[in-house]
Amino acid sequence: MKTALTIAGSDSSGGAGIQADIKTMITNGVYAMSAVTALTAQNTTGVTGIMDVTGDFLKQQLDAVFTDIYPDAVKIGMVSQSELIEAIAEKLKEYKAKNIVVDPVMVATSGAKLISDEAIDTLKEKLLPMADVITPNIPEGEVLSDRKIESPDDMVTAAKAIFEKYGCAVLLKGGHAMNDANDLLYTEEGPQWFYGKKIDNPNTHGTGCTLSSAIASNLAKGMSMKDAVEKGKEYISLALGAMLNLGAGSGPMNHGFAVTTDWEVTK
Ligand SMILES: Nc1ncnc2c1ncn2[C@@H]1O[C@H](COP(=O)(O)OP(=O)(O)OP(=O)(O)O)[C@@H](O)[C@H]1O
Ligand SMILES: Cc1ncc(CO)c(N)n1
Repeated sequence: MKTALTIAGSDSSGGAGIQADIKTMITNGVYAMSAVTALTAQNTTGVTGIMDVTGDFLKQQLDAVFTDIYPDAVKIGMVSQSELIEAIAEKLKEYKAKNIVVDPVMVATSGAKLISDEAIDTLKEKLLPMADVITPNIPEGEVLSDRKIESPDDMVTAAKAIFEKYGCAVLLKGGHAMNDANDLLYTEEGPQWFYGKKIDNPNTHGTGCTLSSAIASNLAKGMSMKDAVEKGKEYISLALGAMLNLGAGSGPMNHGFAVTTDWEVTK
């Protein structure tokens, strides 16, 4: 069985962060492991508290994982402090991690800020150049490219700028801000659009975490970047389309839509 590691924050309400990542990885057929960067007290209406782990404890978790069950892919989500980003960069280098997917998480769907300004600089300097692909949404893409993104043409220009600046493939997500659900992948081969049909579902808590974990799972299984993105988008469309409706705010998706409850028959 292929293996994947998520390095991210915990979402107590289970729709985003570590919990979304693990559910996504299981449903995409890989063995899921986690190194927790922070605990959040969070539900579908907002984030009420954040408690970061220390850099040393994050390193200890990464040592424990990499020296025993080597991950075929690594997804990085919420990392709010520079010290933690530096710890991750150091360990990924030490263990020669492969198939690194960075979701540059900055703001939660509910509006809460999940990264310090100083950490954004460290992310740019230390982590993005190590990534195989990064998955910013429009506001994150604006921060990383230092330009406004107001049209599909702007998306191409910004993704190209990020690709050239940080040397990693970029999946710039059009999603909620710009168009239907059309995302742009920019690699050394240039731009490629992935068209999605907008699903009329207000419950989009954790969509970014989920897509990046699906892509990491697919890379762990040996897919090309393009196939990993295409299949990842298919997965998130089905999870959104399952129309789960929980909580008072923007609720979670049904990550496990494809998990059978008839497991007895396979005994
Ligand atoms: N209503 C929708 N219907 C179909 N696909 C969607 C919808 N909303 C988002 N997506 C897709 O979900 C994926 C995640 O994109 P999104 O822009 O929501 O990420 P994000 O803003 O980083 O998420 P988060 O809110 O978790 O930070 C993208 O492929 C996007 O196109
Ligand atoms: C822990 C965590 N990571 C990422 C996000 C972004 O959706 C969130 N809301 N919570």
